[in-house]
Order: sequence, then C-alpha cells, then structure tokens
Amino acid sequence: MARPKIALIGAGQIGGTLAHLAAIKELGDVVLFDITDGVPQGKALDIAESGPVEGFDVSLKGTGDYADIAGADVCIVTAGVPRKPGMSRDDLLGINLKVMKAVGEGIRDNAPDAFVICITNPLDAMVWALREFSGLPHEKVVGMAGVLDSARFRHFLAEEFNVSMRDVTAFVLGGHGDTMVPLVRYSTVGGIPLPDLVDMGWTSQESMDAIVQRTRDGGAEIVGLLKTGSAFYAPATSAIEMAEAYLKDQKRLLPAAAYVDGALGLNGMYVGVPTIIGAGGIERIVDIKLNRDEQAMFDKSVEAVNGLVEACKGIDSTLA
Ligand SMILES: NC(=O)C1=CN([C@@H]2O[C@H](COP(=O)(O)OP(=O)(O)OC[C@H]3O[C@@H](n4cnc5c(N)ncnc54)[C@H](O)[C@@H]3O)[C@@H](O)[C@H]2O)C=CC1
Ligand SMILES: O=C([O-])CC(=O)C(=O)O
Repeated sequence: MARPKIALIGAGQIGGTLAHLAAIKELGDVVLFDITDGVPQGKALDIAESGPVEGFDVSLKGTGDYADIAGADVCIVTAGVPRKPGMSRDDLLGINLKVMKAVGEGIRDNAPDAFVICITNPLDAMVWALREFSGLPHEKVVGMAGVLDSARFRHFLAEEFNVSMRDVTAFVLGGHGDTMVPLVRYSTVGGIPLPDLVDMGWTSQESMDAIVQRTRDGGAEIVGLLKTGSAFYAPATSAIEMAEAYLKDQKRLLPAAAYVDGALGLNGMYVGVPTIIGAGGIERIVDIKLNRDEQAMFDKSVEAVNGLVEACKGIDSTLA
C-alpha cells in the first residue's frame, strides 16, 4: 500500500518542525510548500539527509508549486505571519486572511480530499475562512489549538503536583485567544478532578487560579521570551497528534477548533470543543455540559470569535 501523503503549507518554524516529526514518526511522505523559494527545498533536503541516521523510510520534497500537493491525505497549514512581542494574535487577522484565501484555493484545486488542519492565527477565524475559501466539507477542516493549550495546562499541573504528566488530563475549550476556557472541573490528576485536589489540601485555589491564567497567557509567554516569533515545537507536536488520529483512525477525543452546528448551543461556527478524530475527520462533537460559570466564560469566548469572523467578512466581501 502506498504511503500516506502529508502536505505542509508553510515551511517556517512550525512547518519545518512538522516535517521533521512526520518523518521521524514515518507518518507518510512529506511535501513542504512555501512561497519563499529555497526554504521548503532546503528544509526538505536537510531533514531527508537525517533519514539514514534516524532510520526512517519516507520521502521529503520542498516546493513552491501547488501541483505537488496533489492527492495529499493531510494538509497542515501554517502559512502566514506569527506575532511579535506587544501584538495580540488578533492583530494578524488582516494579513493572514489574504494568505488563507491563496491557501484555501490551492487546497481546493489540488487536494480536495485531504483532512486539513489549520494552525495559522488568529486560529478560530482563520480556520473558518480557510474552510470558506476551500469549500471542503466542514468535518474535513479543523483548527489546532486545544491540544496545545491543554498540553500547556497539563505541563504546569504536572509541575505543581510533582507527578508524571502522563497522569494529568486537562481540557481547554473556546477560542484560541485571551478568552480561552481551561476547564478546571474536567481536568484531573490520576482521574481526581482539580477541585477535589484543592479540597484535599494538595494544592491551593490561588495556585490553581495562577496556573489557569498562565495557560491562557501560554502563547504570549513564549513570544515574550523568543522575541522574534512564537512557539513552534509544542504547536507542531500537537498538530501531528491530530494528523495521526486521522491517518490511523484512532478515534481520539481531542479538543479542536471544529465546526459546531447544534452542540453546545451553537449554530454553525468554528470554536474549540471536544471532538472525536478518526478516518472520517471530525466524527463527533462531544456535547459537554458546562456549569453556569463555565458557560459564561465559553459564551464570552464564542463572542470574541464571532467578532473576528465578522471582521473577516468586513475585509473580504466574498466571505459575507
Ligand atoms: N494555532 C496555534 O496554536 C498556533 C498558531 N501559530 C501560528 O502559526 C503561524 C505560523 O507560525 P510560524 O511557523 O512560527 O511562522 P513562520 O513565519 O516561521 O512561518 C510562516 C511561513 O509561512 C510562509 N508563507 C507566508 N505566506 C504564504 C503563502 N501565501 N503561502 C505559503 N506560505 C506562506 C512564510 O514564507 C513562512 O515561511 C502563525 O500565524 C502563528 O501565529 C503559532 C503557534 C501556535
Ligand atoms: O501566541 C502565539 O502567537 C502563538 C500561539 O498561538 C501559541 O503559542 O499559542
């Protein structure tokens, strides 16, 4: 059987890391696409030359021609611009919306059967726009954010409790911005929900509140440290987990920016929710029940995402 084909649109910091991870995990043959001539070709060759040492059998190709992504099973989109210190993700909307138009049309014309994972920010609005421009089925176009935000939450919790991060579960829903919703009640250490751990006296409410806020600020913390761009190792790893769930029909329950029409009281929009990812793409939206406080935070986040989608429609009239 032929190896799966993975097209990476954008060969910058995340794109290069995605290519490296996809090769090491032998997820499939990799095509790295970018508009900056030489960069995708150089990164593809560099990673391919690590193959004899690492021992992977996949091919890597760098390109500036959309025809090379033909027949891709998965497309992961990082094309666009990252933020710098002092900027919010939302400041990227105008510039990255134009990029989503070019990329959406490129995928539509060359890889219409792919499972598409968008990473470009501001994430929830960009995945919505990418879906509109590409015209692919909603269940085949999804945004990566919740896996990353939940991984950050898990990392901070594992440090706080001094336990293996394998024993920490966490859920972050909502839009991938300042209003994201880390769900404390649905996050656990060894299956014990965080509020119970506070009651037991293992940690304090103040520490939990600080970790929730650090999770919300997780992207900005890295931007502040790097100064020239944003996080790329954990974002790439998170998207690879989603791609693997699709390619191997794993039926993983992962938070993702998916199209929600009916569940959680939403009428047709992209936002971070719990999903099942398998061979059908987004096979299910898990209609999680929120308490009053959680619902209020989620509503605020939904409102913020809707505001960004409206801004996209104001910029590009074909989206209205
Ligand atoms: N969803 C999430 O959780 C996260 C999202 N991001 C976002 O991911 C995006 C990429 O981040 P990085 O890889 O660090 O940026 P980067 O600047 O290193 O790479 C972006 C690449 O896109 C390319 N590009 C620009 N326009 C293009 C077009 N029309 N077609 C194809 N390629 C094009 C550029 O040449 C560049 O190589 C940013 O928007 C960033 O904000 C970053 C981290 C996490
Ligand atoms: O913060 C940024 O600009 C990049 C991003 O989305 C993240 O790392 O969560």
